This record gives sequence, C-alpha cells and structure tokens, in this order.
Amino acid sequence: MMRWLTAGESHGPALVAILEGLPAGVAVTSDDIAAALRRRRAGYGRGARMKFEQDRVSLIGGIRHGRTQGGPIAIEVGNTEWPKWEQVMSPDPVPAEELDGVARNEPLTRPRPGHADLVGMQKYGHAEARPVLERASARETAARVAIGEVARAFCRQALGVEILSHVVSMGPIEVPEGTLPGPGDLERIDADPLRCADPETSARMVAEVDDTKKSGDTLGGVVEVLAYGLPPGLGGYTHWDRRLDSRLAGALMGIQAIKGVEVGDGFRTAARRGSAAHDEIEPGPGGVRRRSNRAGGIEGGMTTGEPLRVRAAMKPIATVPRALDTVDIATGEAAQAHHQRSDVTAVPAAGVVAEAMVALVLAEAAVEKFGGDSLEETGRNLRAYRDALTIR
Ligand SMILES: Cc1cc2nc3c(=O)[nH]c(=O)nc-3n(C[C@H](O)[C@H](O)[C@H](O)COP(=O)(O)O)c2cc1C
Ligand SMILES: C=C(O[C@@H]1CC(C(=O)O)=C[C@@H](OP(=O)(O)O)[C@H]1O)C(=O)O
Repeated sequence: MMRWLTAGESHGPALVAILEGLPAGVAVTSDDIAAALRRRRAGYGRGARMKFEQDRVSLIGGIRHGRTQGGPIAIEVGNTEWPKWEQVMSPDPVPAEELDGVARNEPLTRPRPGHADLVGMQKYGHAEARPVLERASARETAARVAIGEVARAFCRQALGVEILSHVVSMGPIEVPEGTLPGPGDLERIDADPLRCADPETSARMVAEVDDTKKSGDTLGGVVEVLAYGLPPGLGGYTHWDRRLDSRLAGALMGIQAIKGVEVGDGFRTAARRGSAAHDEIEPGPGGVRRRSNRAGGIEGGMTTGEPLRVRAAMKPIATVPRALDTVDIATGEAAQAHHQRSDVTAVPAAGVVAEAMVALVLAEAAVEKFGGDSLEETGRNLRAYRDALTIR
C-alpha cells in the first residue's frame, strides 16, 4: 500500500511531505527534486513571490546515497521568506507588544471570493482569514511536486513510463485540435514561457496574459497530462474506487482551483455518435492494436496500454487585482476583497502539479498490481506479467 501526506503553511518555516510504500532502489537526488520544484515556479504570468522566494529542499528520511531505502520518504521544502513571517506565523505564543504594528499581522476580515476564506472562517470559527488561507494556499503544491518527483522516478525506472504535461488553453486561446506532444518534447515545452507545445499558440497566449494583466484581471485554462509506456491493466473495473479514471479525477480535482477533469476526449465524446466515439481494435504486427485513442488510454477503469491522456481545467486566479466585492466581517459593511499581489495565471505551474498527482496515482496503482519491495522485484513482476499476457 502506498500513502502520502503533506503539512505546512504558505508562510510557515517549511512544507513537509511523507511518502510511504515505494520499493527500495529508486534513484533520486535532492537535485532532481529541486529541478522539479523549479519547473513548478516557472511560467509566464506568475506573481512577484515566485521571483523573490526560493524552495529549499532537504531530504530528511527514506533516501540514502541517492536511492530509496524502502522506508517512508520525508522531504522538507523550506520557505526562504520565513524570517519575515517568524512572528506572525510563530507556532509558539508571541508577546502582544512584538506583534504591535506588524503590518502582516493585520486581521484579514475581508474574505476573497473564490478562495476558502469565508467558508473556512465559518467552519473553523476564525474571526479572520489568515488561519484559513495559510493552509488553503496552493503553496502546498510544492510539497506534492517534491514527492511526485520520487513517484515519477519510480514510474520511469520500474515501468518505463514517461509523464509530461502541456498547456492546451489559456483563457479563450487554445492549441490546435490534435496537438499531442511525445515524451521527447518535455524539454521544449518547459522552455516555452507558457509550457505550450505549439509556438504560434504560445505567442497568442502570452499576448492574452499581457492584456489580462493590463486590465487588472486574471486567467484560467486547461492542462493535459500524458503518460507513455503504461502496461494494460492498471486500475480495475470491480469497484468505483479501483477505477483508475476515478482515482485520477479525484487526484486532479484535489489540486487547488481545478474545476473540471476530462479523460481522453471526455466531454467532446458526449457529442459524438457511438460509431465515432470508441477505439476500434484490429490485428497488429505483435498482436492486437487500436485504431485511435479517443478513450485516452483507459477503458473499464483500467489502462489499455495506449498513452494516458487526462485534462484538468483551472479557474482564473481568485485574488483579482481589480478587487472583487465582499463584506468586511468585522463591520458587516460592503467592502473590497483583500489583495496584496497574485499570479495573473498559474496554469503552467498547475500542469507540473498535475504531473505530480498523476505520477502518485500511477505509482500507487503499479505497486498494487506488481508489488515488490525493491525496484528490481517490481520490474521482474512487470516483465513476468507482460510475458504471460495471452492477448497482446
Ligand atoms: C500552482 C497554483 C498557484 C496558484 N496561485 C494563486 C495566486 O497567486 N493567487 C490566487 O488567488 N490563487 C492562486 N491559486 C489558486 C488558489 O489557491 C485557489 O483558487 C483557491 O485555493 C480556491 O480554489 P478552490 O475553490 O478550488 O480551492 C493557485 C493555484 C495553483 C494550483
Ligand atoms: C507561494 C506560492 O503560490 C502562492 C499561491 C497563492 C494561493 O492563494 O494559492 C497565492 C500566492 O501567494 P501570496 O498570496 O503569498 O502572494 C502565490 O504566490 C507557490 O506556488 O509556491
């Protein structure tokens, strides 16, 4: 069984993540994790905080000399901005005089629509939004990307699976239908300002971000995650919670600001007739093959062996510079929502987070199917399964 958990606040000293249940022998270093975190910070349209804050990675358990040991893996991602927040976010009580006049400590009583602020205050009985937004913030996704990188290394080394993502729409600007990058395109996508696989569309997306920023507004969009090299049969059809599509959808919807998930052609399939909606099976050189991959590599809640293709729709950033209307909870009067700074868009970063979530789901499903306490054992079990497949 694989499981994972994160802890920490946006302006706390650090985020931490624990991942348990991966076999021993997976090669991964703090440099690999730092590189993954750098990918998450990039993207045209991200705010000032991404420039002045750094992610400081410490591997504090489960990895020795660049290999997982089989025990729980613990990773800390330090917030370099912590010294500025030490009093405001101190876990221990702070004398009132030390907090007097500290601007960062002003009570946030004007909840921002589209954030957890208002309902979080109601639910936990907080008089202001600071204790809510600190944990609700997508800063937490740094911890997921850190352990997601370990899961990705396992998927690559045990299964030969490559995971990548690209931005397929930014507000109203979309890539041409059928844009489908392969595993070799990841570097090129990462080098694009918006992590878009189509340079012409990317230029139009950049213009859209500039225009949105000028008008004091924010943007959402859609990312697609692809996984190449999967064996058939991960997941299951016997229960709703064994279905891989159900688990992927839950994982992607679990990313802050994701409002929709599509597997394969998803919503577009609903508009087609059955004869144009499925993936016909035909004899291939080494056995059977598919004529198309409209299903996005999943049938009956299981991987088909075709490339996995899932999309996630992100709503526009909720902290809109042209502040949205709200109520000051301290006075009951109409007011403008708090706004300090924010990203214009974080869709490219959301793609990197989505890769991490997909890697964690695929790693869990692979451990379930193939077991193994070492990378070698998992690989051996996978090879035996592939060799024993009577239909290929
Ligand atoms: C990578 C990433 C970065 C984000 N950056 C911001 C931001 O700078 N400002 C903001 O208001 N929301 C940002 N968000 C989105 C908020 O965290 C999100 O809108 C909020 O949690 C409420 O969404 P929910 O209702 O889906 O939880 C970001 C989300 C992600 C995934
Ligand atoms: C810090 C990160 O993202 C933050 C996520 C976030 C939000 O509301 O979700 C709001 C912004 O933070 P702040 O309100 O302090 O400017 C982003 O910078 C990060 O991704 O590392």
